[in-house]
Amino acid sequence: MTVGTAKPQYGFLKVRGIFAYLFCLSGIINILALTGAFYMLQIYDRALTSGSVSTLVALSVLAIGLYLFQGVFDILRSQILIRLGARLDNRLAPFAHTVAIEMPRYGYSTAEAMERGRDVDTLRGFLAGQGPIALFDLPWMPLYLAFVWLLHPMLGLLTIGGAIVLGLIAATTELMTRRSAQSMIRTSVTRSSVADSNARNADILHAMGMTGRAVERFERANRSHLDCQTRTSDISGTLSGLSKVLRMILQSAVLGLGAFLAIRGDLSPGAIIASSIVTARALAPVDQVIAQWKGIVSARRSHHRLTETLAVLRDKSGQIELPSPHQSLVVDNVTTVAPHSGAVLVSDVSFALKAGQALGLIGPSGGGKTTLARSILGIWPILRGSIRIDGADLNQWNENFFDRHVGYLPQDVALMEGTIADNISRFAKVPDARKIISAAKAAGIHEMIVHLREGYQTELGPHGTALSAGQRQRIGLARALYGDPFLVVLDEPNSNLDAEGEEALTQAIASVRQRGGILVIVAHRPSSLQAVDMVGVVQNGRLVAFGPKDEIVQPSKVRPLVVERTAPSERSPRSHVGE
Ligand SMILES: Nc1ncnc2c1ncn2[C@@H]1O[C@H](COP(=O)(O)OP(=O)(O)OP(=O)(O)O)[C@@H](O)[C@H]1O
Repeated sequence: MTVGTAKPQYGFLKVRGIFAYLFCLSGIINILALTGAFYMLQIYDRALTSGSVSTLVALSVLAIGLYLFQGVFDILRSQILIRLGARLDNRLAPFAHTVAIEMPRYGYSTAEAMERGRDVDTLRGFLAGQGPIALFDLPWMPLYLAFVWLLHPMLGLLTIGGAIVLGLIAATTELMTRRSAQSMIRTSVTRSSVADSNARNADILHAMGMTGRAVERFERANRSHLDCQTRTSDISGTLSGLSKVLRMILQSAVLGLGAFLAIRGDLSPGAIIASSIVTARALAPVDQVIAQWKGIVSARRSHHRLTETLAVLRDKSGQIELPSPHQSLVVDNVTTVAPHSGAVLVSDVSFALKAGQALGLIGPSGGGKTTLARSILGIWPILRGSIRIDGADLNQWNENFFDRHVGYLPQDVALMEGTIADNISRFAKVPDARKIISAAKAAGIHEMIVHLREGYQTELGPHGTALSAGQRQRIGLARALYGDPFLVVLDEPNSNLDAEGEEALTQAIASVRQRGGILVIVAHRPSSLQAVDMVGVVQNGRLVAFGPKDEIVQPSKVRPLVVERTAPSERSPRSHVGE
C-alpha cells in the first residue's frame, strides 16, 4: 500500500538519542536510590556505635539532599517521557490518520482503519505511565545486586535467585497473554465494526424493527471482547499477584538471612536493614514490569503497527510538479482486483480519450463500471496496466494534481460535515467564492443554495443530512466541477435528479467538453448520454464495446442500454449495443 503524502518524519528513530539520555538519567536516579541503604549502614554502624549526634545530623542532612536530588531527577524523567509522548503524537498522528483514510480503499473495515489512529493514543498513554519508568529501571538492577553481594555473597545469591524467579514469571506472563492479547484486538475491531454499522444504518433498523436484533449482535460482539479481556486480565493479574507475594517473601527472607549472618557475626545490623531496602528496590522494576505487562504489550503492538504504517507511506513531496494536464487520458490494458479477496473485477480494459471528449460508461448492473471509474482515479490500485494522463502514469502526479485537476462524484455522494461552501470548495484553506458560485451554477444549484437561510454557509450535518438526496447529489456535482478540473468522473450522477437537474447535468458535461476537459460518466439512463460523444459498454468486467456514441448506441434502439447479463465465465467479444 503506498500513500502519497508529505515526507513522513520518522519520529521513532529520532528518539533514540532521548532514550540514551533517559537511560543515563535512570542510572543517576538508581544510584541516588541507594541513599536509604547507605544512610542505614552509616546510622547503625557509625552514628549509633560512636554515639555522635553531629555525625547523625551530618548524615541526615546529606541523605535529605540526595533524596531531593533523586526527586528532581525523577520528576525530570517523567516530564521528558510525557513530552516525548506528545512529540510522537504530533509527528505520527497525521500519518497514522492518512493511512486510516487510505485503508478502506484496500478492503479494510473502518473499525480496522480507526485502530491505526488509536495506536498513536496508546503509545502516548504508555509513555506517560509507569511502564517505561519500570523498563528504564530494569537494566540498573545489577547495581543493586552488586551492592547486596558486597554486603554478603549469600545475600547476593538469594536476591539473584529471587530476581530469576520473578523474571521467569514475567516471561510466563508474556507467553500466556500473547495469544489472548491478539484475540482481544480482533474482538475489539469486530465490536467497533458492529457498532459502526448499527449507527450508520439507524434508519433501516428503526423502520424495519431491527433495533433489538442489532443490539443483540452488538451484545454478542461485546461479550466475546469482554471474555477475551477478562482472560487476559486474569492471567496477568494472577501472575502479578504471585510476583508481589514472592517479592514480599524474598524481602523477609533477606532480613532473616541477614539476621542469621549477623548472629554468626558475619554481618553488621546496619547491613541487615540496608540489604532489605536494596533488595526491595532491586526487584521493584520486575514487579512493575509484570504489573504493567498489558500496557507494555499494547504499546509494543501499536509501535509495530505504526512502524509498518510509516513504512508504507511513500514520499511524494520531492516529486516534480508536472505541467497542468490538457491533452489526454489513456487507459492501457488495465486489470483491477478486489482489495482483500483478490477477485478480478475489471480485466484488460483499454481506451483513450482526448481533451474535449466525454465518455459514457454503460452496461448491466455489477458489470464493473464503478470499478473502472475507481481505477481511472487510482482509488483502487490496479494490478496490471496503466492509467496515463498527458502521457504520465497516475503515480507520477502528486496530490496537487488530484486537488486541482480531478473532479469526482461517487455513487454515494458522501458530503462531509461542514458548510455547503466548504463542501463545494473541497475544504480549501482559502475558498475562492467566485469558483464556488461558478461550480454551483454549473451544477444548477446556485438558486437553491441562495434561497436557504444561511445560503452557502448552511451547515450540513454528518453525511450532508440537512439536504435532500437530489440536493446532495447536485452539491456533489458542484464539488466535482469546482475549479474546472481537467478530468471529471461522475458515477451515476443523475440517480436522484429531477428533469431540471438532468438538464443542468447535460449542460455541465457540455461545458467540461467546451473548455477542453475530459469527462467520464457512469450512466444507467439514456438521458445522461445526451452530451457525451463516446460510449463504452462494460460487461463482466470487460469493455465489450467502445467508440463514438452514434456507432455504439443506435438511436432506434436507445432503450437496450442495459445489456443482457451474461454468466461470469462467458467473455463477450467486442460488440455494439443494440446490434
Ligand atoms: N469492495 C468490493 N470487493 C469485492 N468485490 C466488489 C467490491 N465492490 C464491487 N465488487 C464487485 O465488483 C463487480 C463490479 O461492481 P461495480 O460496482 O463496478 O459494478 P457496476 O457496473 O458499477 O454496477 P452498478 O451499475 O450496479 O453500480 C460486482 O460483481 C461486485 O460484486
